[in-house]
Amino acid sequence: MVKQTIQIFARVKPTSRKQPQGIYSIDEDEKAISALEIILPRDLADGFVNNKRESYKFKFQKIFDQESKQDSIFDIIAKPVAESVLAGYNGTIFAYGQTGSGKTFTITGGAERYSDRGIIPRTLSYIFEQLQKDSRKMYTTHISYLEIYNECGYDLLDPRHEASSLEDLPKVTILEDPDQNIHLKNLSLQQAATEEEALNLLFLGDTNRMIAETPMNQASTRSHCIFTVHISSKEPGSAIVRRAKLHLVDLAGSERVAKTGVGGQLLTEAKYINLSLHYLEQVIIALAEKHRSHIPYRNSMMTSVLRDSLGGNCMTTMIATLSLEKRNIDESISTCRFAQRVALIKNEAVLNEEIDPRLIIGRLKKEIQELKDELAIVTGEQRTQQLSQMELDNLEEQITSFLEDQDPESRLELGSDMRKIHHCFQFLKKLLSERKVPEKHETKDQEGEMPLKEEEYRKLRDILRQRDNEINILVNMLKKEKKKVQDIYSSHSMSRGGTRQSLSPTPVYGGPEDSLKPSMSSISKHTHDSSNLDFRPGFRRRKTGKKEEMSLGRQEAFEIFKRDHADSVTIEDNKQILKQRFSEAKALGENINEVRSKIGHLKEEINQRQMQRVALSVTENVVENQELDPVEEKLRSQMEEEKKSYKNMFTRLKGLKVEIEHLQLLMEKAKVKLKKEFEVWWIEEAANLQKKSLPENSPQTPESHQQPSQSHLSNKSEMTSRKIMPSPPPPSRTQRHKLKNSSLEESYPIPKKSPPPSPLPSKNNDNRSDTPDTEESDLTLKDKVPFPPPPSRNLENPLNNEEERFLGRPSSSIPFTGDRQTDTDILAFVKARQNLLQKKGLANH
Ligand SMILES: Nc1ncnc2c1ncn2[C@@H]1O[C@H](COP(=O)(O)OP(=O)(O)OP(=O)(O)O)[C@@H](O)[C@H]1O
Repeated sequence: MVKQTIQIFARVKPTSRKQPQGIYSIDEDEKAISALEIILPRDLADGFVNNKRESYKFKFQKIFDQESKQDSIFDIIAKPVAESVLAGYNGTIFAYGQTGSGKTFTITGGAERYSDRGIIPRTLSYIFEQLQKDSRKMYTTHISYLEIYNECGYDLLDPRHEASSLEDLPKVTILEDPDQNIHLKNLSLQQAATEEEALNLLFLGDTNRMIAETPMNQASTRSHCIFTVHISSKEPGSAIVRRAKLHLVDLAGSERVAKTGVGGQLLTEAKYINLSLHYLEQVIIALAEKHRSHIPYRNSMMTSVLRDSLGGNCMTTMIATLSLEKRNIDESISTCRFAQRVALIKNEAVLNEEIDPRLIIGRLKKEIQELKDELAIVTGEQRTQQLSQMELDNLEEQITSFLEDQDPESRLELGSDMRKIHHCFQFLKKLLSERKVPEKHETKDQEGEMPLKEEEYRKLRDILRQRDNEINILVNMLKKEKKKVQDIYSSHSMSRGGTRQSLSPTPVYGGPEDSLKPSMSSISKHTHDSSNLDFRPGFRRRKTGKKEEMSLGRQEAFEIFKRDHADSVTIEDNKQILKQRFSEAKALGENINEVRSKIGHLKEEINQRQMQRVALSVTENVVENQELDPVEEKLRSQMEEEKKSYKNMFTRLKGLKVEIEHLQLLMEKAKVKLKKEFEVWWIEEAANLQKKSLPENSPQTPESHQQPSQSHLSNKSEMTSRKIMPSPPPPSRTQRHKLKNSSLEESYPIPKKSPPPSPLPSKNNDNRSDTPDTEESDLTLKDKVPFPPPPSRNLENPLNNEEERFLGRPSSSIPFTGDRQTDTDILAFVKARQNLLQKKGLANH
């Protein structure tokens, strides 16, 4: 048992603006414990002068300042916890802090750079690396990913991938057994045999979380997320299984309701969140009290799930994330106070060992049988029933393989069943008599050669039988492989829809550690277009979903949206890095092959050299020179060098593989986010457009939104509108709220260039003029929208003049494709842009 208090660490988020000096200081000198001093500025709170100039001091195991990188966070905080989980103890790391203070960044990581990987991906990497190294045990790893939002649990690893809102995800409920153990009903446990599979699950969960997020629920801010790695291990032959869980927890923002300034639905949420964090605090206070017997775990789902992690069987670590800007000082102080209380909690972690019931049952069954056999012999009890044909066949097979077994120690286990013993003797007698037959008829054959001796004859027959067996095994294997390939092929062709997963089993690099082969072959396939990321099974199905159907006009709008989105730079950067990594991996693969063949040649040369020496000693009848041959020595050291470089290159290749996969997943995530943001913007703009298209005197009831037949749009465009907006949502209040609330804005990066972009130069908008947009803003609307060339004059204009007038543009300014739906989409898009321009006061330019 390991008794330990919860370890507390603090991490200070880098600030974008330059901070006034002296808000906080870190003192590292106090006996391996760091102290954080927060100094309350004099002018805190809206001009109210704080004459006291108070300062608060908090102690932590370590404080990570603004410059700290993700790798040191992993090394110092997460690695020791991962190690104890590998040893069989439960572990928990949770991040606590106000919104935007860096909880998600610390736990999961940033979505831009590979080096920004957070604790979860790094821990997975570390765990699988350790599991691979340890061949003494058999390990099984499972992953679960739970989101708790408004006291309801949701399974983020829902394999159906069809969630478009949280409610679509399976609801997870808590069950408690009589021993007060918590069970989570409906939370799927997905097996992950490799790091890659585990990372795919993490990204699947994150994507589900992002997709299910609605404007009303900014998931990362308002929900708690618990990513759990379940590891079980067993030594071969042993019945003892060790099970350990590692919870990596990203809690909801801890700010107080009053500060968030929210109302309505958001207030309800905030209450829930605050309530669950309040219950967390209650649990922590109760645990810190020495003689308290009742700990109120059951008050909230989060405390129930984390019951073991808080004052129970677990090694727990807390990371207090701090955004030490002036306006956040009070929240930072309350986060630190919370951490100080947490630090008082003592946990008692024990090895979670249990005996595998299946193994025990097997063992007991065998023992029972042996005892029964012994009893039968002792009591003289005889079985009278005849052995069945199947039993006889089995017995004969057993005898044959016993006779064929070359091992002198092998035994024929017949138990105490006399019927079997009798049959065994009979069978042996039969075999013996059959074998004697040729001996009796031993004569010279036609060529006059001596017939084969019985011994030789037996040997040849054995060899023949062995060969027969081998052939049968090979034929079976071949059949199985063929079937597998067919199955894979048919499942791939069924689920294809643009999938480009490599089915070819052709090895790319070969070599001793060929676990990389299939993945690297898929890497080389993707080298041609690294932006197409459809190869991940988790994401593939989503790609084929109905959401992907975009009309041409909408597609065009999306292209522009994408181009002007703030994230496009990151996507483009990552694409370039990915390309570089691909070519590096390719080049490394080629080098590895070269080095391998060099090693092969050197080995051959050494062998030849040795053979020559032996031959020389035989022909010249001299005793073989025991001294080392200098040439051979040189060859050997060359070979060692090559092996070293082979190993280095291979390690690098493995690292590259992980990096490439991570980058691909990051890009996939960015793409999903982009699409989602586009959808929100598109629906909003289309709804605005439709609203405007209604006659001014018609009442704007919600129903009228859904009856576009009253609008000025043609029938076809009504259908388009319906398709785009099955039920127009209310205008995104949250987005506006987010823009107002800068801390929220930080936590969920809103495209810096608000899409769609303003194509015109702005005199009023000084902020925009110094952004990189200036160059683009000189373009006209027509220049900027990459519309197809205008149709010939004979082509019928899809809209009538009234519609033209309604949309307020000269009929010749927009070229049309001739396709009614596409043109409607184009018009909708142009109109939306105009709306935006109007909003910004740029419409007349
Ligand atoms: N240590 C850091 N280095 C660089 N960027 C950071 C760091 N910590 C946070 N950020 C950035 O700050 C922003 C907010 O961080 P993050 O989303 O992790 O906050 P959070 O505490 O999880 O917020 P929420 O409660 O909304 O989930 C993100 O853009 C993130 O990339």
